[in-house]
Amino acid sequence: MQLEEAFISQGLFIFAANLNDPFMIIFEEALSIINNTRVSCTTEHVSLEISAGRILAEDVYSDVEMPPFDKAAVDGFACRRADLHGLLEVIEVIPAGKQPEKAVTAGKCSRIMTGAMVPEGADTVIMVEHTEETEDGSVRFLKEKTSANIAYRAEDVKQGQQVLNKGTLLKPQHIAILAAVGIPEPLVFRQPVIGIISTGDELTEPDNKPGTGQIRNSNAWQLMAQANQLGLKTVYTGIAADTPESVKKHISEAFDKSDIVLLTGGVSMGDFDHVPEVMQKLGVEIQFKSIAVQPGRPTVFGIRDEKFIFGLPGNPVSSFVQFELLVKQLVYRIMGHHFRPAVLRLPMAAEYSRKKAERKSFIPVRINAEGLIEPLEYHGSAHIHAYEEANGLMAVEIGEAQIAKGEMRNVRQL
Ligand SMILES: Nc1nc2c(c(=O)[nH]1)N[C@H]1C(S)=C(S)[C@@H](COP(=O)(O)OP(=O)(O)OC[C@H]3O[C@@H](n4cnc5c(N)ncnc54)[C@H](O)[C@@H]3O)O[C@H]1N2
Ligand code: MOO
Repeated sequence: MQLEEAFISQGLFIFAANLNDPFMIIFEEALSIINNTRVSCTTEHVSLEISAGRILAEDVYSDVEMPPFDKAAVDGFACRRADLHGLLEVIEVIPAGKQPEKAVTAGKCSRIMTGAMVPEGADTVIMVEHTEETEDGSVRFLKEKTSANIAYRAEDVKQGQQVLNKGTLLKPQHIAILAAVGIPEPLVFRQPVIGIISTGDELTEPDNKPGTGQIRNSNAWQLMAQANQLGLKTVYTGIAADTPESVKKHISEAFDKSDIVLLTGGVSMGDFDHVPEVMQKLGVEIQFKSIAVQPGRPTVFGIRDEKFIFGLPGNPVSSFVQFELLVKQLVYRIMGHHFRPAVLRLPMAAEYSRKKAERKSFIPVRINAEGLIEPLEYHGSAHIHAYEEANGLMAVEIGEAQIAKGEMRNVRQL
């Protein structure tokens, strides 16, 4: 399909969908609203051991050279390359952490350990296993040639060089850099606290056997886990009943205790779907309440006094996917980071087709050992079990009903 045709067909589908739902926006617009929402980022110092997962709030410069001196890269003998093929007299043993006392001159060498300072005069370190000791305690090199086996002073990092950028999501390898440049308490952006509410009279907690018409509350636990995976603190207010009073009480409590409230259920068209109305009564300014996306169409997003609330659909896949796509984006914005999901472009292992194509879909897929995309059996937004094996989400665009085997597609890794 030509780009222009695709554009027209997307437009028509959205137009048709809009006849039933004048508030419906396309997914990209919802994402752009989140990405342009005004947030205030504040900072704090935290200790290195709890810094992974946080976002660096300042550029970091090195106060030292790395390596700080010419360093032996192997255990062996430091000598002059010119002397490699003669007998070498051992004049000193240099452990790591000790300053060499003697310079290496013609026909001499120093026994040296990995990480130790290369003595003056030496330009090569021969590996101990490539040598043999003679009866008088001298050393002979047994190979034809060798690399220098020296890590040179400042070859990795110069003093004063910028080593980390503000906005970096700190991973263990960044923590090593912070430690190496002497920053035991990096400045990072504060994290939002996540308030979680489940709504629905049919819900019972996981430790109960569901009675007639009941189901277990899985959303709250799933959302807590998603937030915890980002290192966020959560406050769970429990299950709200399907009454405006109960929903109001829970939202007020969650607003008091958190920065982003995540509520599931009660956002659609049912007689007991009070959430959007209650939000408005509580002074929430609704930014959107319907997206041409599947799962997650009736996703509500609102703002009140620099705090945020998502009304996520009750179906567990919808709340899982919209946390991944929208909530995570806002969380990272508040933490001063522009989150870019890891995306792989790979061929389809099999054909995929769907009956309706009015909404953009995100479907669970598995990237298999051959690097092919396998669409998983998926019955819709209640089918959380489809995600058991999923390691990716694949977008299917508006107007797109079929994807051929072998076609190259982007997969967002989970
Ligand atoms: N007439 C219409 N009905 C529905 C529409 C529509 O456009 N018109 N949209 C459908 C879509 S799409 C979705 S998604 C759901 C969203 O509904 P709600 O957010 O109002 O959610 P509920 O009705 O409360 O629940 C939906 C479903 O999910 C189960 N659920 C709810 N909470 C939990 C929880 N914490 N853990 C596990 N499962 C939960 C609930 O029992 C329902 O089965 O609306 C469609 N309807
Ligand atoms: O949008 Mo709903 O989340 O499709 O089932």
